Amino acid sequence: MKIALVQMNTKQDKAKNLNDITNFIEEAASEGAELVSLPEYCTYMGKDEDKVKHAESIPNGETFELLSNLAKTHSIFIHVGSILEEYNNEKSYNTSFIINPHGEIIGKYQKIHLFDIEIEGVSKYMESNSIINGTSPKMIDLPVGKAGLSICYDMRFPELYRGYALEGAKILFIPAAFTRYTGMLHWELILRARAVENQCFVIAAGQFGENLPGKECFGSSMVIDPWGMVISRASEGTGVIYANLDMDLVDKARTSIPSLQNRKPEYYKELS
Ligand SMILES: NC(=O)CC(=O)C(=O)O
Repeated sequence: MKIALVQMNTKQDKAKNLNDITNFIEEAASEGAELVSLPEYCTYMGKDEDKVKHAESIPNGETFELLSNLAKTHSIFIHVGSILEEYNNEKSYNTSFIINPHGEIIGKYQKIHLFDIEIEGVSKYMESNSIINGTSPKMIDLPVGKAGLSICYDMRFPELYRGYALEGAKILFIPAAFTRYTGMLHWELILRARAVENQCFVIAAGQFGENLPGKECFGSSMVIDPWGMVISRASEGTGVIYANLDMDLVDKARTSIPSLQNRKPEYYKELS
């Protein structure tokens, strides 16, 4: 399967962001991509107090309508890294979903782990001020195999991905708006760890550059194979990158090092 990852610099102008998304998807489709993956918060990144008014119903909002039509027109899958989904008058969900080539949603996931952190003297993020967390993992069936959905900060919680792998996932989606500061050391390290320990492809489309004053994202969108090799990586700026998923590599990795089968959870289950 040929896939495309879109690296964006989403800001507050939603109409412009939707226009950028349309252009990137059309470019990817013309290059023969069968699945296009967008980053976290692809349609809007702005102040916390403005988020609720940009939240949409899924599947009845303008983003779904636009992307559903694009999926049908080009006969492709579109993985929407995330958009704001309606919850109540104060908070929204941070929601990822996948649309099939018939324009239908085949899976929706609301970010479980919210980015509430403070690095002294560097930065503070309180995603839970404006977002309500989801409570359920979500797997989907793609023509090439099962995939597990997640978003950004989720990547720091390996239990979620181990669960997906044990349920049969061969692909892990990790769209992101990863911060530049944490990204320098953690982004690639964690993504490759999730790929190797679960022997899955990891598809991680990211935001790049300054999205809000003083808040910068790391970019470096990438696809990692089940052996831990980065098979495609975006450079600085926005744009589309491509990769071919050779699904035989999943079985090859799992046969060579059968670590998923060699687990002995009965000896350490008390620890959790
Ligand atoms: N932005 C996030 O959700 C996560 C992140 O930047 C980090 O974990 O670091």
